[in-house]
Amino acid sequence: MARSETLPAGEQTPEVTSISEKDIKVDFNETAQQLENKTFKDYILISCLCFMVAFGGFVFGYDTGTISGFVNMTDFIDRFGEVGPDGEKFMSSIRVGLMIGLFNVACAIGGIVLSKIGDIKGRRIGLMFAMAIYVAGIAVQISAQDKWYQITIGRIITGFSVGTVSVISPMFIGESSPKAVRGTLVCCFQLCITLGIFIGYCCTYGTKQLNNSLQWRIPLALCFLWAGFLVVGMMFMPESPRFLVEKKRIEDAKKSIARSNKMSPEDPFVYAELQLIQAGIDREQMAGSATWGELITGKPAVFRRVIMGICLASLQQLTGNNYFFYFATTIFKAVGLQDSFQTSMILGCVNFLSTFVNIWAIERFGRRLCLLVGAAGMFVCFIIYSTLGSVALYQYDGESNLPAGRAMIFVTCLYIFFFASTWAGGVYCVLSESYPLRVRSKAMALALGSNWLWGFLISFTSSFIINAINFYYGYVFTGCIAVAFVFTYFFIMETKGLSLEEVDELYAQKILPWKSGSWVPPTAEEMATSTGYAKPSQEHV
Ligand SMILES: OC[C@H]1O[C@](O)(CO)[C@@H](O)[C@@H]1O
Repeated sequence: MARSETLPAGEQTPEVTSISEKDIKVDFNETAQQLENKTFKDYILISCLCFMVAFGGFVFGYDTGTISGFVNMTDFIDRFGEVGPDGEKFMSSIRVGLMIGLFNVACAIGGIVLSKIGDIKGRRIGLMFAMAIYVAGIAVQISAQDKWYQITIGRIITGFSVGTVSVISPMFIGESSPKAVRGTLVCCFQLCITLGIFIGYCCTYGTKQLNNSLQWRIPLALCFLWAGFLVVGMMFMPESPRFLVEKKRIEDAKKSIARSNKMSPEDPFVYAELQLIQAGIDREQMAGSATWGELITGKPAVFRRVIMGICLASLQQLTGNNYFFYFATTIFKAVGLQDSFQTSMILGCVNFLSTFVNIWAIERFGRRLCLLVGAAGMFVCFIIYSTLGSVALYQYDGESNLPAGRAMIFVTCLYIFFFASTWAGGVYCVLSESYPLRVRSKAMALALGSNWLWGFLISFTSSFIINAINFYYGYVFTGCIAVAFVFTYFFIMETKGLSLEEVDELYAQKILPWKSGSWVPPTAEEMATSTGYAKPSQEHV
């Protein structure tokens, strides 16, 4: 399809502003048949474009992967470190904490405030705007000579962008990808985060031998390439049909759906999709947007769900994953390993590969089982890790015990496997399925905001705590993971395969979470006697 048909902003055809009566007469059997006849080949182009959107996750992960290496690089420490009592330069905990931690705060602000640009100007423009901020932030960092706060300010600017991308990208993919491959493409976002972490580790491993500022400037310069890749992707990506319908740009929406599904804009399937989108928007508009007060008083059990979301999102950080992702290089240097950068690369690789298991397991075994197994696995790993670190590692007069160090790397890999294959994506999955439309955006913002906030607290304080109590720190996370297990068992509902209305019904019927897996939603006949929440167009709150 020609570029001119890809609906860049401004090329709208405003005369058609609603889905007309004629459009509504669609043979759904015919369109279903059409979908069945489609093969993987038909989806290659749109899948590639969605992957470019998911690449927003890559820039997030790449930051995590590189900063953990930077703070251990000789040139970086020489320029941005403090002078110790012996005249040697070192990175103080406060500098490391601020450099890493404030990035998370900026992400929260970007995610909650700046991401609104996606609703006003469209998803494509929103992502391009975020990339402009990203490039500015990288330029500030790369030009720093010896001012540690310049790096920190640059990272705050980058954080605004990463937060914005983290909200717009998954939403854009969800709205634009063909149904048959939607679930997988949405998961690509988390996959790209882990790929970014891995590539970030690889880049710092590759450049740390250089004895000058190229050590950290080359990995930073690569960010311009990542931003360019995303912007080029956005030039070819059709705008979200959901955004276009909301703006009453129906003709453009038709072209967008047609392009994603490789068919003519006049195809009945396109009309069917348009109707579904319109119905979704109508339902949301009918429900309206809840006030903050309704998050407490809303029914059924909205307050309970809001608290559940905040706790679950917080616990995801409190499992301690970012203790490893941000500090792996530092930690394994302390273990006495020849090359702690190499260890980080191994962890990054395990993290990336395990995300594929997450995508499969969450649908196969359900949300609760995944979270429970993940918590149990991480609990055991952290106990072994902390015990080895605090008891066995330095048993020979301060000389590090290599076998114990190696065993620690092994359990860390196992820990990362359990985290990445369960809690990493599982938590977002539960959150996205748990709220009625009316309270959804506010409840999600609260949950994600607490996730970023804990991300900040952990990344800011870890450096101090590691200095003070070293591997005993692991027991703090062990305790939090135990809480996460108990919390999941008693408070998380199984939402696999349920519509948002059925989830409301689940809460309205006060089903016990540990029995929710075997709960069967009411059939149409049972509706008359049920609480009524499972009725598709019911107003919920
Ligand atoms: O892959 C690990 C990364 O994924 C996240 O949990 C986001 O989903 C980050 O907090 C972490 O750095």
